[in-house]
Amino acid sequence: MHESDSIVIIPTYNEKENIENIIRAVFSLEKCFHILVIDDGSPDGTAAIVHGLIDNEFGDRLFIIERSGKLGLGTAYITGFKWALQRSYEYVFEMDADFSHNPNDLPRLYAACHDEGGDVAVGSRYVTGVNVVNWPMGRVLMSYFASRYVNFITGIPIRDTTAGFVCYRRRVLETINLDDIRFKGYAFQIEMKYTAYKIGFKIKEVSVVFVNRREGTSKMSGGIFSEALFGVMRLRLDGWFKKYPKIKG
Ligand SMILES: Nc1nc2c(ncn2[C@@H]2O[C@H](COP(=O)(O)OP(=O)(O)O[C@H]3O[C@H](CO)[C@@H](O)[C@H](O)[C@@H]3O)[C@@H](O)[C@H]2O)c(=O)[nH]1
Repeated sequence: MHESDSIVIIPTYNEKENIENIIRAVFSLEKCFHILVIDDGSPDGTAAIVHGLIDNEFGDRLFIIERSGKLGLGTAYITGFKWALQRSYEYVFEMDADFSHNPNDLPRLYAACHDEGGDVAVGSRYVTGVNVVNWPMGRVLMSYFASRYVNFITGIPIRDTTAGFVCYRRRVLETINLDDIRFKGYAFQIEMKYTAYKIGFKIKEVSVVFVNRREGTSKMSGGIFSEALFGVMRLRLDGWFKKYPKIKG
């Protein structure tokens, strides 16, 4: 039996080229992490690959939730967070399936919370310069200036506000009202960090290199981008009027 205090949530939509490799990469790390895949009915059969690995090799540390259709990255993570909170995991990670996040960085995110007192550890592309490989220049500039824009509007004290490579301590997810989180794409990532920051949790940035996917395609869309653009202003308004929960204990 492989016990672990850590669960890595991997949302998937059409990731058949990546899913087995990313699962094997996580399980080859020295520290034992469990994995929860949230698959949104991928037509390419991603879920069947995961079921095969559960049945034949990793039944004690690999789990899957299948949803009926493409319901968005944000709600996939909320579903995963709630699942993790019903179990005893102390550290809950977000990670993409496509190797744009390097699984070898998971132990560094873990250490930032476990050993260095962070409540949230963010795998950040912008701690020193811009650590992004193989993105078209347009997307690099958009992402970088989007993060600066979010800093300017919200005051979140980290440089990579849209990052999707994150470790949350259990108490953060227990304190945030997950049913109140309303955004789905980049704005989901901003909303989670902003809410943790407003509550008073300690957020640490860990410098990582983000590598554009080699297999499969990005699922982000113009709608998700504009959700972020205008959502940030709504978050700022919330920040003035909303009562955030208190940290327990
Ligand atoms: N279950 C589920 N998974 C999804 C969905 N949309 C995307 N995914 C999965 O979510 C991961 C990220 O999707 P991409 O489409 O590759 O995202 P990206 O554009 O590269 O965005 C990444 O970087 C952004 C910051 O620049 C991050 O904000 C974002 O969270 C993500 O990490 C992949 O594993 C993908 O299969 C969905 O609707 N449902």
